[in-house]
Amino acid sequence: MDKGLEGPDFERAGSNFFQRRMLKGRILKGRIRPIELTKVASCLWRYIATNLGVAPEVFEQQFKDHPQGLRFNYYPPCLEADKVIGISPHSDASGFSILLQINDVQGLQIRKDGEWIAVSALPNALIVNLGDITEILSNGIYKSIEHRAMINTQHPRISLVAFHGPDNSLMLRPLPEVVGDGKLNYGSMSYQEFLKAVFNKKLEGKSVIEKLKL
Ligand SMILES: O=C(O)CCC(=O)C(=O)O
Ligand SMILES: [Fe+2]
Repeated sequence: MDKGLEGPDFERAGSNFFQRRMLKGRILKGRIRPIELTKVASCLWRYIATNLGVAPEVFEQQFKDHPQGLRFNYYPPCLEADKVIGISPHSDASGFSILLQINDVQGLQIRKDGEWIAVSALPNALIVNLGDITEILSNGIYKSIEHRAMINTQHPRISLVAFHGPDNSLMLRPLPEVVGDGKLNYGSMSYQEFLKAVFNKKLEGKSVIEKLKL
């Protein structure tokens, strides 16, 4: 990683480092590349904006330059899989996260109406988890999804998650274009403060975003 960089530049350099590694990596060769993910993200932002009845570029502007954080998760198999959990319930502190189950072993579950539902993804499908930032910007019209990952008894599971976040300097608050004359449902907080709150806690459902609700 480059030395002497700070703040956004440091993180961008870090993300490029991983991107270069990924492009060289055997696992992803010919399947998916981060630059292509940026195009997917751009398209999704436009759909979200259109769906909310605001100008197509309104959301995308908050995520200009498309900062991405990448995480590989490796879950070893466990014969007593019902006694362990791969990753505890949480929502992502991103705009949205694009997830690929690299070896097509299922394990992701989402929480809907208090029930855990297993996600049964098609082979090679990209799974999109909406994150807390979209919930706040959309004034709660879109909700971030609480999710967790379970362990398989026989097979290791590998997932790759690309977290699409906003620019580091963003002040999180519902977008005026979305709120209009309606009620504001969330307070404001800098994205940096929000991340600090997330990383200072153990994974615990949607506890951080709940505190911002008015
Ligand atoms: O591995 C999975 O399916 C979920 C991973 C996840 O939620 C995360 O890395 O934030
Ligand atoms: Fe997650």
